[in-house]
Amino acid sequence: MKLLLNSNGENSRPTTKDILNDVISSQSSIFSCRKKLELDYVPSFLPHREDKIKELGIVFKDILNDGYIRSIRTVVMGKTGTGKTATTSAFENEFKKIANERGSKVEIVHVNCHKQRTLYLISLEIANRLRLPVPTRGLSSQEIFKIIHDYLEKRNMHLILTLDEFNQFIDTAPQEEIYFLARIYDEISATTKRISYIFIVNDPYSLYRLDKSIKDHIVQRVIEFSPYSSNELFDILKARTEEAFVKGAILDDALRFISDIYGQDKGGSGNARAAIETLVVAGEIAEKQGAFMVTVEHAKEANGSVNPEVPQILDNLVDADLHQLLIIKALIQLVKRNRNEEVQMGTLENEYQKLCIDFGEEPRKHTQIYENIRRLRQYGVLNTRQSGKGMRGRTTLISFTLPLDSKFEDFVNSQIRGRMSSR
Ligand SMILES: Nc1ncnc2c1ncn2[C@@H]1O[C@H](COP(=O)(O)OP(=O)(O)OP(=O)(O)O)[C@@H](O)[C@H]1O
Repeated sequence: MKLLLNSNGENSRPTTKDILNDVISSQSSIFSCRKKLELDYVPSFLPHREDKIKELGIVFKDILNDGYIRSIRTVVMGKTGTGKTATTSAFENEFKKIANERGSKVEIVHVNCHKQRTLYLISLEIANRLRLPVPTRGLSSQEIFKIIHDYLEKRNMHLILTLDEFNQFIDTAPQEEIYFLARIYDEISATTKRISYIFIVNDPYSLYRLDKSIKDHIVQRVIEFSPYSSNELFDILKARTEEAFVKGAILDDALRFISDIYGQDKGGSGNARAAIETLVVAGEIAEKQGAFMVTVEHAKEANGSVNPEVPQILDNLVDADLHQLLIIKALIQLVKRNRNEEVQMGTLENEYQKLCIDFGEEPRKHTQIYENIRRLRQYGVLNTRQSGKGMRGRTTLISFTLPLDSKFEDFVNSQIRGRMSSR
């Protein structure tokens, strides 16, 4: 940033304009394409969701055949952040292109029921997306659906209607509106049933609570989206890094750290959105510090600010017993002394035993130490993984999920003092 010289030739403080111009004009050393990190960006390649794209293709391919007359329904179900919207959107984009290439007329409308919560708003959204001139007043939603169906009939078209966050609609709409949507062909008589559905839900119970006469017309097949494992999240983050970050700006250790936090097999939620958000914040922290690479430290700091579970993790430690806290304190000492994020199990065990002597405590045996570390991992404060090749034999590597700062250290010491004073 250039500093302006004042009248007697000294450097003067930069103005707000200088600061902002400098930030806006400077090329990021970390990000190469921020828009590919936006949450509604749909990458062309969705690691570990190829099978779901295939399932959707199998369900809907018959719609491309001439004279196809049935209304196809499928439910896409899974927890938040498991790729339901991204995968369905990717399917929709490509399926429509293929249909057009084959001369089949297919329109696809993706509605978010969080925004369009009523049948009326859903019908208006479809009409708008089909560029149908329907008056915004004076017509019922059923009448608008009739206009939509006539439009499709006249053009010999099929419509795939994706109702995203469909549980919002089920939980708020009157029973007769849900009934109309599910059994539209009881209300509209048509030889060719031109409206098919994809119902996206993240809470299966809202579906199963439905009256059987409605449920049977919705839950005709279910495509399940499981929470991502840590390895799957690593692949997703790696692929996104290649699209949106400067080459080499993200260390694999940082990706591995974030993947281990959120991987379902490691006790995380399996939520790709949370993992990507943490990656973005880690990049912003590194950029703000003027770093040229995103490290585990940046990822930890990001986790500390993004992960909604952090306050819960510290709350969990209030229930930790003295020896669990001594294990944490031993790990803090080792990480600070060796300046290494990960510590081998045996090294931690020795440090813990020395610490017990300092505190006049009888060290727990190996199996109890192991059980305490498993419990601390469940609390979300520790990460463990098996060492890879290159280490003598296989061992467990242990690290913190939170940034190691004085605030965390003081918190642990105060908890230990509390346990010691009450003995
Ligand atoms: N397999 C994947 N490959 C690349 N990005 C993914 C993948 N799965 C999810 N994402 C990304 O993670 C974020 C969340 O995905 P998405 O919105 O599809 O989840 P969802 O299951 O629909 O969640 P919700 O139920 O909360 O709407 C999006 O930014 C999406 O691009």
